[in-house]
Amino acid sequence: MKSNAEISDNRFLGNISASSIRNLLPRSVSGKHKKNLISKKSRFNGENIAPTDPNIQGDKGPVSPSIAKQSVSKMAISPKEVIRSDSPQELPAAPDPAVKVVVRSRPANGHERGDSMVRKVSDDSVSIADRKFTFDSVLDSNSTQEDVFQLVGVPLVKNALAGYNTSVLAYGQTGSGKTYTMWGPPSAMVEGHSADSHQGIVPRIFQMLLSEIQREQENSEGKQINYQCRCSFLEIFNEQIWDLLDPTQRNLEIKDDAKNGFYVENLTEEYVTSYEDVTQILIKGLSSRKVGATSINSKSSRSHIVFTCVIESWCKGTSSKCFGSSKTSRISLIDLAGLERNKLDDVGREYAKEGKNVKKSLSQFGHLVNILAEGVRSRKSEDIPYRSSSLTHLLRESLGGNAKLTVICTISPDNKSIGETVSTLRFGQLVKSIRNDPVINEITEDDVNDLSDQIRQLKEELIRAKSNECNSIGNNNGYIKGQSVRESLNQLRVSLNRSFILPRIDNESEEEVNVDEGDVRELRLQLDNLHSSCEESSKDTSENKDCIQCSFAEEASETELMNEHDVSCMEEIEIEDNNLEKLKTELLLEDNTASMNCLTSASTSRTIDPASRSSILISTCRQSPVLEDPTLSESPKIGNTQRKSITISSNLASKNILSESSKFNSDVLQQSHKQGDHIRSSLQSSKIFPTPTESLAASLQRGLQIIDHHQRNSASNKASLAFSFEHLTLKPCLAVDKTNNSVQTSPEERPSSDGPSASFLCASCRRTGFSGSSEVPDSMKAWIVAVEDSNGSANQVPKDVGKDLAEATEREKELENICKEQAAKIEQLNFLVEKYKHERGQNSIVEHSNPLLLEDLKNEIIHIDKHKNETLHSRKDENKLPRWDDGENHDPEMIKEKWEIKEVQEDHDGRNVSIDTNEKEALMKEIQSLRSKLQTVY
Ligand SMILES: Nc1ncnc2c1ncn2[C@@H]1O[C@H](COP(=O)(O)OP(=O)(O)OP(=O)(O)O)[C@@H](O)[C@H]1O
Repeated sequence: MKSNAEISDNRFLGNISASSIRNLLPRSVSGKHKKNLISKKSRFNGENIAPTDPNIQGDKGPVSPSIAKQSVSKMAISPKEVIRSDSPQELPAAPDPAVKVVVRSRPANGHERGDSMVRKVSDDSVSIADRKFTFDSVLDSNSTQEDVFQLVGVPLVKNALAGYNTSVLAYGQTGSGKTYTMWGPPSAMVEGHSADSHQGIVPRIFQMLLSEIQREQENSEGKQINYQCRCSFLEIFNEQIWDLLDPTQRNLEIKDDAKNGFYVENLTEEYVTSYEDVTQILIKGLSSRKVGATSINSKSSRSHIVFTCVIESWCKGTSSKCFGSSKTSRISLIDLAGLERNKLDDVGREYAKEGKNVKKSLSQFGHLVNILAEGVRSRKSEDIPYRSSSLTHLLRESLGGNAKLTVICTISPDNKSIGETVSTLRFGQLVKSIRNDPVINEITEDDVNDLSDQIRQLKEELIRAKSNECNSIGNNNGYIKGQSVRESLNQLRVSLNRSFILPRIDNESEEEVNVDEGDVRELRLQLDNLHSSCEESSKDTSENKDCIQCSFAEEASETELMNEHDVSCMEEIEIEDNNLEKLKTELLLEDNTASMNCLTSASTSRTIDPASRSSILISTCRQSPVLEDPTLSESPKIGNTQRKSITISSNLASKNILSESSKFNSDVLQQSHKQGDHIRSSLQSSKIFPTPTESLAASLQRGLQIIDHHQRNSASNKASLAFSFEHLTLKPCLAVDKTNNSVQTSPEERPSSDGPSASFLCASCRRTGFSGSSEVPDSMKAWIVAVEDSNGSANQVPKDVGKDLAEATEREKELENICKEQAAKIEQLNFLVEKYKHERGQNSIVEHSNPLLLEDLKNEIIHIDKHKNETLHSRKDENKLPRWDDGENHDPEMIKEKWEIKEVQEDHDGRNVSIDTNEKEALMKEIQSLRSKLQTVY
């Protein structure tokens, strides 16, 4: 009741009661009056034929003018007859146009003259003077509210229930009857339904709509139908959107997104199930509308208002568990602010501001209509100024969109307002040119199924797209890593194949090539670097069990957790590793060359700092994450000069010392052999990588060939070889006691049981049966010489060693011969002494010694010592001191005699003998002993 009081404060008059609202329920149209309708139609003979209406589509599209005329005639029925019909469904199904324009003239009030210049020429046309305007329908001043409802409201309800969006827009000069036509007086809203009521078209529409919904739900056979209606009421005042159902909500924003479509944010929506609910909303909203006094209308509307009702329906069979169908339609009822000209000064500045905004808003609205009337088909939707104002924005669906639009142009019969009347009629004609595209907003079960199929297909496409994205990118997972590894492995194959086509050196060529020491050093430096990389690679390999996988994984720089793709990739990598092992095995066939390198490296062995070594497999890959096309490498000078054979610098060859070769024990050689394998592996692996590593590997490969070639040439020429792989050894060479040189030269005391030359051979040489076999490989013959041991059996030793052994043996034999000679002479002296003693005892001679005999004895001793000292000096020059032979040919007596003779000699001749002090002392003692014997004899 409070609301009624508020309404009374506005221009709505009258009281609203619950009983009166119940009396507003619509009545059915009888079949009797249906016949009257038909007869009414037959009697229609309009003078003005409506122009071709682009919005008259019928079921399939625009209809012919005759059909349009027929449709207009069908709607030009008496409201009374319509109200009397029993059922709206029994109304003739007229092809309702998408855009419909109805002109209504209000009756003249007491201030206006009755000689209006505006005359209704026909049901759809009016004339002003001699100018005629044709519309869909024209209602003169004698028309009732029911006429308007039948003409506009009934088709609207039918269309709304059918699923169309529908709109009714009242347009006209201020005071021309827009509010009266749309809403009617407030008191009329709660009045009983009657043809003579002033109730406006909107209450009538909702009376009919809700009645039809109720009837359909009650009469549904075998179907389950549910409806849901929600209403909102807003006002556009000074270009702001106000919520008429919640006056605190103002300046609302219009939203339009894919999910919710077009809507006003935070606008109040109320669900209605009865006409009473609607009237309450209407009364509340209309009572909140801004009004003001104009020269024509004391309660002039100063804002645009829009009442919206959304109808949602679901329909399905009672026995069916399926979806059925769903419809959604929107009813938009718009009452524009009154248009007036230059009448703002009467009410002051505030009014002028409101009027200015109204004028501006209507101008923009007119501009939009003009554009739409010109033909929106040739324009892009972005070019249509829907967003020029709140009104045009809200009317986006109604003007040129998915809605059936009816524009009611209200005109005044007053001749003073003839200008506004003409303007309104022109506007009506423009609207008539607008083409809307209303569609039934229904979703059927088939549509749901189709949408479900589309959703499923889109999901599948999304999955495929994601999968393809993973294959092509990257990200960011193990599959990408596996892909990268495969690509890397393919590039590995290409790289290996390319390395095989590198220019090779013809070892069989007789042409000689000079390689200076600089080249050798450079190559050695490269080997050092490669060797360092090798060691680090080994370390990484032991940690990751698969150095190639690890390196490629890091190369990909996409170390994600491994998934099943990675597992499969790992399997592939293992296969590739097996291939690499095969390559290694193939390269091991070239170990003879490496063994020679090990042998020669003994001559120039030196200690390598293990800390300086690093990996090649891993580190190279890390440094070259992007596998580029490998570059063919060039060996130092060889590639440029095309020289084929090698001569090693003599400076390097001078380092070859046989004694140092003893540093190579078997362990070192084995280690060196392993290292050689590692180097080969590195060389193979280095082929994996692009420049510069691949270039380095290629250079090393050719370097090995150069070394092998040189070794062969050097061996054949009996030249020393200083070009070695001593830096490839992992451990320092063992120190050799120089005092054991004789051990090496003494066949009887050779340390190894593997053979005389076993200690000089690397593990590879021994493994290939070189040392233990009497058959010497051809490649080793140049290095072997037969040495005869003390037993007379021939042993095969390396050539340089055998030479020295032979010389030592020869010198040893000479010493033995000397000793034998000395023993023979001493024995001869002893014989002479014994003989002398015997003769003296027999002949009893001797007071004086025989000077001749003594002199002979001294000369003999001196001769022996001289020869002995020469031999000793010779040994000392060779720095090979022999052990003093305490052989059986030198009994103590003879030695004693020898020393005595020597002492006599020194005392006699004063000769300085270069012997050792001990030896001298022994000789002195011997001479003294001999002297004593002589004195005893004499
Ligand atoms: N068809 C009609 N029959 C009887 N009275 C009418 C009719 N049309 C309008 N009137 C009366 O004319 C006066 C002005 O009408 P109304 O307020 O509806 O004009 P309006 O176009 O809405 O004006 P504004 O734009 O200023 O709001 C009202 O008193 C109303 O009762």
